[in-house]
This record gives sequence, C-alpha cells and structure tokens, in this order.
Amino acid sequence: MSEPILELRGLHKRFGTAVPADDFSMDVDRGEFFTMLGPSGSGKSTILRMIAGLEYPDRGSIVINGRDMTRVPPWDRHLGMVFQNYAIFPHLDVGQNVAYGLRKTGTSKVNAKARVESLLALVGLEGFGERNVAQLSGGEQQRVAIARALAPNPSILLLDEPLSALDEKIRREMQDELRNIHQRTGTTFIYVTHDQEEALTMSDRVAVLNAGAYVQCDTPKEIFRYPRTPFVAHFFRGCNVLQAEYRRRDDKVFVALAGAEAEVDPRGRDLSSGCLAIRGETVHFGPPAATSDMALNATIEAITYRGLYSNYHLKLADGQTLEATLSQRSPMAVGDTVYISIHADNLVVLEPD
Ligand SMILES: Nc1ncnc2c1ncn2[C@@H]1O[C@H](COP(=O)(O)OP(=O)(O)OP(=O)(O)O)[C@@H](O)[C@H]1O
Repeated sequence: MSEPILELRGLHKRFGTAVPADDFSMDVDRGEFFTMLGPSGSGKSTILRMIAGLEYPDRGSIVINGRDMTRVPPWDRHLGMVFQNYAIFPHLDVGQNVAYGLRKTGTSKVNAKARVESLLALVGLEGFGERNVAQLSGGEQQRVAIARALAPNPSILLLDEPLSALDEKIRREMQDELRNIHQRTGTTFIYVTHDQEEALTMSDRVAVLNAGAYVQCDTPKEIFRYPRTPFVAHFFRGCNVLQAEYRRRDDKVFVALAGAEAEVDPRGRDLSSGCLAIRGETVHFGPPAATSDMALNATIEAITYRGLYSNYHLKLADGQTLEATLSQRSPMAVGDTVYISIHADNLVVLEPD
C-alpha cells in the first residue's frame, strides 16, 4: 500500500474555550476525495486551515508527502485552496485569474497560455479566457477559483464549503463537476462541508466530526448504512434512533424493541448505549419476508407528503416514534394500525456517543 499523502497526528488547537481540534489524528490517501463532514463549530475549517498552514496547531504534527510540515508557511506546502467566497480578482479577466495561479511556477508565457486553456476546459469554461469575471454567475466564478487553485498542480486541493453559496440546482451540477474534475486530475481533494448529501455524493471517504474529533471515518455507503453512534445517525436525514435492549444468548446478540425481538450483527460494537438505528426506507409495510426479520405493530400518527415519497410517523407499542418512508401510493391512513417488518441487516447497533 502507498503511504498516505497526509498524516495528521494528535493535532490540538484551542481558541479560548473552543477546542476545534482535540487530539485529532487522520490519514488521507494519495488521490483520494476525502470529506470532513460536521455541524457548524465542529472544527472542520480549523483543521483544514491547519493543513493549509493558515493556523498552527498548539500540539501535534502535520506530515505531507512524508515531510513534516507542521511549522512550514502556507506558500511552501504546495497545496491549493478553494473557499466558499470565490476569492477571485475582479480586476483580472478569467484567463488572467487562472494564470495568476501559475505565477510562481516558472511557466513560460506560451506554456502558461496552453495550461490556462486546458484548465478552463477542465472546469467547463472553454473559451471564457477573456471574459470579465464580474459577468460570471456564482457557479462560473467558483469554477475559475478551482482552475486557479489547480494551476500550479498542487499535491492536495483543500476545499472549504466551496458550493454553499450556490443555489440548489447549480450546487448539484457542481457536485458532479467536482467529482469529474477530481477523477480527471487524480489530485487528492480534501473537502469540508456540513451537507450530508454533498459528502455522500462526491467522496471516497467521509469523516464525521464532532467537537474537534471524528466519530466515524468510512466510505459513504458504509457510513450511511451503518452509522456508528447516535450523533452520526442523526446527521443523516431519514435515520431513526430508538431506545432498545440488547441481550446476549449463546454467542448471539438479540435486540428487543417494543415487545419484538430479532438477532442482530453487532459488527463488533459496544452495546452499552442501548440505541438502535433504523433507516426510514428500510421499514417494510406488511408481514416479514424472513423469520429473522423484526416484526412490529404500529399506529400511523401522521403522514407527510414529500413529492417523491411520503413520511409515515408510526407509534410503536412502547410509545416511541419511528419515521418510515414509502415511495408508492398507499391506501393507509392516519389512525390505522399496521404491521411492519425490518430486515435484520437493517437493524444497526449504535455505540455510545
Ligand atoms: N480564529 C478564531 N478565534 C477564535 N475562535 C475560533 C477561531 N476559529 C475558530 N474558532 C472557534 O472554533 C470552533 C470551531 O470552528 P470551525 O470554524 O473550525 O468549525 P466548523 O466546523 O468549520 O464550523 P462552520 O461550518 O460554522 O465553519 C468554533 O467554536 C469557532 O468559534
């Protein structure tokens, strides 16, 4: 296996009472699209800024490409950075903005012109070189910022919520575009966001941060399907966190919920939280397909229409609420008692936060 391109070891940073990095360690592999996901104040930006050299840690080390960079100034780290506010120069045209990124690379004028053109093509702005940046839309301005940051061929591109100022439709297009740019350049991307969908759509791996530490670091599929703690589960829309009871019998683990019981795969997790995660779309209305499924009775308390699907707020026999999603039309109505089942693999054991 190749050595990681970035190694963070025991990073600690304090600002008064805020501790945005608390003994934070993490490796990022070469060529990876790595995302730090967390709520506001969880420390994502500070950790990114420490990688960039815009802040120094109080303790700990930052190794990039096998070299200790902890105290190296930003301009000697060979990293690119893209921020939420586009940070492009209004007095320069598009081409000049991108060429600005080449100024310290010793690129000849002829080569610079060709490089600028290929970067503009890479970000989908072919032929935009002489445009005034003030005439560009927010999404186009951000493409210019990305092209400029990639111009000197940085070993890592750091992106701090670069899409959050854009409207929903453009943001989605840019998510695909960024993933594309990442694949075509092979550059390592480290991305910061508080948007779960953005993290899941683009990343190879996602680290979920809480209070200066990461709670889980996994592939998008793994983290979405098997959140490790209630904090991570709550972060992903549509995931229910329920109080349950775990029982061990003959080397097996069973979960009891609202009078029902099913065997679960504990995935090596600590059972002491007594919390169970169930994603809304994994709730099946009707009898169980297998004897190992969990089967429950519930009452429909409310139905919320959401266009592509509806949310069913179900009250279980123990008084807890389970929110299920259903994409097809159904004759079920508020007040009905329904029989539901959940496949054992969709009963996810949560560790304590
Ligand atoms: N320069 C600073 N001076 C004082 N406190 C700071 C400074 N930078 C960050 N903090 C504090 O550190 C904590 C973490 O901030 P940080 O911006 O890293 O979090 P974040 O997860 O990126 O949040 P957001 O998504 O809101 O940017 C916050 O409580 C913040 O107020």
